[in-house]
Amino acid sequence: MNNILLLGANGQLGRSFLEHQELSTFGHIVAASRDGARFDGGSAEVADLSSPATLSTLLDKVQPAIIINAAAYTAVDRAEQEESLATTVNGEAVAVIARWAAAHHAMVVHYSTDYVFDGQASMPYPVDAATAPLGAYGRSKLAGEQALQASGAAYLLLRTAWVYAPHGHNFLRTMLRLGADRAELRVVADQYGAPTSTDTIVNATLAALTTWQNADATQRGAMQGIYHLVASGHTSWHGFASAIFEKAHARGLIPQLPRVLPIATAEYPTPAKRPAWSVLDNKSFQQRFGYALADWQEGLDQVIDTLAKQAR
Ligand SMILES: NC(=O)C1=CN([C@@H]2O[C@H](COP(=O)(O)OP(=O)(O)OC[C@H]3O[C@@H](n4cnc5c(N)ncnc54)[C@H](OP(=O)(O)O)[C@@H]3O)[C@@H](O)[C@H]2O)C=CC1
Ligand SMILES: Cc1cn([C@H]2C[C@H](O)[C@@H](COP(=O)(O)OP(=O)(O)O[C@H]3O[C@@H](C)C(=O)[C@@H](O)[C@H]3O)O2)c(=O)[nH]c1=O
Repeated sequence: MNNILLLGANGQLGRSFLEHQELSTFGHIVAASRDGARFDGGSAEVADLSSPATLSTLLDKVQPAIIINAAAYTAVDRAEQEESLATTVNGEAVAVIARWAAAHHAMVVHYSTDYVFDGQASMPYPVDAATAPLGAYGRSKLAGEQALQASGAAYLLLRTAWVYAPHGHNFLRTMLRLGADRAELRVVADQYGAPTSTDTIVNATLAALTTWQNADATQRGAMQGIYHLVASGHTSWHGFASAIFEKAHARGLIPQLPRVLPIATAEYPTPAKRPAWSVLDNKSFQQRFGYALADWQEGLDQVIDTLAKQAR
């Protein structure tokens, strides 16, 4: 049976992969994390992407046929002060992983971000739109994209955006935490994107992997490349926050609705600049893999449902 190496097992996406049993139908899952611990108390292989040179030893040991890289430096604001570390984790480590994959005929599933774009567009970004990151995180993720593409490895490079889950560090959990303490929140209403749940990403990735597994070498050659794996539709951070509170209130997760004031980006200064228009065109993913990406509100309903069940 093939080994699947899952890097970043404790992140919000990595954890969702492990919680979905289906990944194991593709092979034996070997989970890896920065410190060898697992979110559920189990143990994992150690994979510290801040030391890229150490990764080959792990790769040689595991001999994965598929590498799913869900690990990344994702602290957007902190990256402005730690660009070198972000670039090591999101760029150089990806280069090492991808070169190993190329040499050993493994395929790589790698995730990137809407923050590789400058947000100046007004239509959803197609996969081949020019990249121009505004900040250090986006630059580091772009370095990873370029390293993977240059490596000669077989790959699916899946750009996603505004990721959230019932667990982990994300905007939905931040809103629910702040909303519990405050009667009023101010949230930017002039940055647009598609909130995408980790469940959406996992299910769509598994559909893409199924298509990949059923393809021959020529078909795989045509299939590999960049795809936008985001929920359909779009909203602003303010729209997302409002929907989170409305749905959470309707499911009894919060006793009262906080007021959510729409503000301009300039009124919420942050160390990193964020793209104003982060909407990615997901058509090529849907067409290539015959997989429908539902509206962002559906993903949100499911995550709120999960949280409501957990709260019972
Ligand atoms: N979050 C978002 O909104 C978006 C994410 N993405 C991309 O999706 C992917 C998954 O992100 P997501 O799950 O949200 O991110 P998280 O921040 O939730 O998880 C990232 C994981 O990477 C691990 N990690 C960080 N640094 C290292 C390191 N030096 N060595 C090993 N592991 C490390 C973290 O480990 P630890 O648990 O020890 O901190 C964590 O488990 C990433 O590629 C990200 O860039 C794309 C668009 C939006
Ligand atoms: C907490 C908060 C944030 N905001 C704004 C700040 C920012 O413009 C926006 C989102 O803030 P966050 O810092 O939570 O999100 P951010 O870390 O920028 O999220 C990004 O993460 C990386 C990893 C990605 O790849 C992106 O796709 C995107 O999801 O909301 C408010 O307006 N009010 C608030 O109370």
